[in-house]
Amino acid sequence: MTNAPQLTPLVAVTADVKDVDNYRWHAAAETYVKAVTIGLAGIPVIVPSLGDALDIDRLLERVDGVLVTGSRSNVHPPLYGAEADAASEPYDHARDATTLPLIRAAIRHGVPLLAICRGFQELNVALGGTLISEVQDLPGRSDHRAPVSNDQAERFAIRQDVVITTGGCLGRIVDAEAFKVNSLHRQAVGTLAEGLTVEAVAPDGTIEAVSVTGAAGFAVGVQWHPEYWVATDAPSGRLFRAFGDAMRARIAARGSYQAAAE
Ligand SMILES: N[C@@H](CCC(=O)NCCCC(=O)O)C(=O)O
Repeated sequence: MTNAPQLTPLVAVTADVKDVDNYRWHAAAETYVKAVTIGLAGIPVIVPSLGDALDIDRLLERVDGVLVTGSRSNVHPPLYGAEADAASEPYDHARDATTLPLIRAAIRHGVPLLAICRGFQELNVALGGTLISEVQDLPGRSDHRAPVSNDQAERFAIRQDVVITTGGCLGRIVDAEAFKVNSLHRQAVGTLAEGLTVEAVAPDGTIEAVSVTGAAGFAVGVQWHPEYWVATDAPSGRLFRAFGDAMRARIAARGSYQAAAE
């Protein structure tokens, strides 16, 4: 996929904080940054989780979209009124302090937003919703965790059904009523935030995708991982292309580009 240079979206990609070799790193998994290049011909820019030291409003003036990534860490339960406990670890407080205000600001400014897995959960928490933990242990729920394997392709295998909400924005994007996705999560939406619309559910009722109700632009969250098979899985590719199209439309509408000389 190629596009005119002036319509190449700059995409803010959220970072996890990791302590390795006596250094603190702010990192994003390669699958997310590659999906920005492969899936929408954009330029990923990893945004460090610096919390209130990050001028989010100025950042959002300079980027064309926000991709909130997945992570093995969990949102700190007190952020949605629950008790922290060892079972909910690991946490990433610096990431929480960055992504929650970033999500709210992106929605406020109408910056296209795609939230994946933990990012989907952060979207719900950022707007006032809650999460449930160890969903596989709850009555009537299935196991949404990754298959036990050292092979990432096996862990991210596409295997779980989701049913799309009829007439929703996600259905228009993926042009399907039901399809299979991968699933690598222990937590799930508990109370859905006001201002979110359910776009897909799993057979056990777990909310699998949402959109921001009445959002000025593209604002979608999915519990699964479209980034992983973006090049080969049709719904994944369509979702990333729609994200890219929304960013390009916003660039054009903002007139923030000078047509390059032919
Ligand atoms: N930690 C949360 C969110 C899950 C998530 O984002 N998973 C992505 C990483 C998957 C992996 O490599 O294990 C939860 O568990 O619900």
